[in-house]
Amino acid sequence: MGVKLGILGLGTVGTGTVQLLQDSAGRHPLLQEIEIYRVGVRSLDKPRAVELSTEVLTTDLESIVNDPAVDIVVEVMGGLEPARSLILKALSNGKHVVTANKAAIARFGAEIFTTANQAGVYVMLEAAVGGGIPVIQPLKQSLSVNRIHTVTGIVNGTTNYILTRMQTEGSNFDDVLADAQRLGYAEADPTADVDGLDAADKIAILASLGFGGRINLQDVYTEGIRQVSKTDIAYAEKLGFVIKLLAIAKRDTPSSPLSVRVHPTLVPQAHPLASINGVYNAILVEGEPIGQVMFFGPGAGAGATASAVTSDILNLVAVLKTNTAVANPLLTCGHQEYCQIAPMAELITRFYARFLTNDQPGVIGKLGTCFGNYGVSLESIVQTGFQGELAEIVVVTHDVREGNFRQALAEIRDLEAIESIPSLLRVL
Ligand SMILES: NC(=O)C1=CN([C@@H]2O[C@H](COP(=O)(O)OP(=O)(O)OC[C@H]3O[C@@H](n4cnc5c(N)ncnc54)[C@H](OP(=O)(O)O)[C@@H]3O)[C@@H](O)[C@H]2O)C=CC1
Ligand SMILES: N[C@@H](CC=O)C(=O)O
Ligand code: NA
Repeated sequence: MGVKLGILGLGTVGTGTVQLLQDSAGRHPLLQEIEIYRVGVRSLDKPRAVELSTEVLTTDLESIVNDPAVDIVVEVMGGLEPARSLILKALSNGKHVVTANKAAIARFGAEIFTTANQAGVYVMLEAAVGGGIPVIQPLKQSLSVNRIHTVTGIVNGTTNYILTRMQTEGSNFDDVLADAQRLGYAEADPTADVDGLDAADKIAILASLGFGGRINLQDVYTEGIRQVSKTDIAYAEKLGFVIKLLAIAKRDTPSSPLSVRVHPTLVPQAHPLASINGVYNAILVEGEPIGQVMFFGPGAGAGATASAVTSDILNLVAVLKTNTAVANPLLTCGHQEYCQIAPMAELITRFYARFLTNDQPGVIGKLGTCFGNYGVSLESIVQTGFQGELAEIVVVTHDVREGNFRQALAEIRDLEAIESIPSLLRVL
């Protein structure tokens, strides 16, 4: 007897998944065991890129998760509600769930995994981070014996696509965002991409897997790419960097708190993450004894994401076929404790800052004095040119405690010669 899927959503990812399932020749033979039994959508009148019989399509998503015939629910509708309630209902009804919904997992992971464990079913989420890149399963299984100390990722395809085109073509933010939406990379509300929220959801999930505890999403420091200007991209390039939206989870020692953050970052051009362009994502995992391992691939888009969703489905088909009664601890999530997260003021990092100043003698000296007062040592300080009447000064610091740097900036803002500080970015 075939394994029956109830798919919630037939947008970019749902359509890619149905296409993959309907084109099984030459792929894994287990695909032939799968039946697309029901597909839930919002509108029955929308034209669809896939052919499905009228009995399969429905707008009644509750009926899918309550249908005793459905073995696996594939949630690719996105959003928080009704996705959360439908996932919980499916799990309570004893169905395994595959989801691509990082927003729901990052917020409701605790109740979702608790419900799954109680019901003795699995929640699979490979597509939720890094699109098609296998990273969830490797962290859960292949790397699980390592002591992870750092996870650094480019985990949002839309913003990497935007930053790459701004850098290589000097394109306008709004035009490139519209292209990312047209290509199916962006979230239904692209604010989630642009403001770093999607990357925050993803690093919360990766940190939880890598560091073995729950992450409170409110503790994840989040900055998006709206303030990244063409001017900074050009200065960064001159200084030997590219600007990337990085998601970072790091623990200095096994007993110290975690730092979990998302922000645009100047990445040295020789760093492996500097050459990850367009919709591609990469996740660099560092631990002991593995050293460094990097996962790279397409981070968004129909085909790539469908690959991850369908591989999760296939794993569950294998579970159902072998009738494994005991929950596999390498597939379940049993975290109970929350990780302790370090405040940003304690972060040790380098900074890049751009100042617009009145063209007076001694401004550079005054900046240097203020930084010196708080123990901020400078790697470089250059007057790069003029913007109208105002002189432009770019500073790169050595490693500094973020709290000290902010105190120095507060003093600098009060200097009469300082007109504004248009950019402030961290440096990897
Ligand atoms: N796009 C991508 O590259 C990636 C997306 N994801 C995640 O995958 C999920 C889906 O994304 P994507 O495919 O891009 O989203 P889309 O907006 O393209 O598709 C959403 C689908 O869900 C249906 N839907 C949404 N809300 C409801 C509702 N309340 N009732 C019934 N049907 C509903 C829509 O129906 P209708 O068609 O009738 O409007 C549509 O078919 C999201 O969680 C996203 O974060 C993860 C990795 C990559
Ligand atoms: N909007 C997301 C889609 C994949 O998760 C992105 O751009 O990365
Ligand atoms: Na993935």
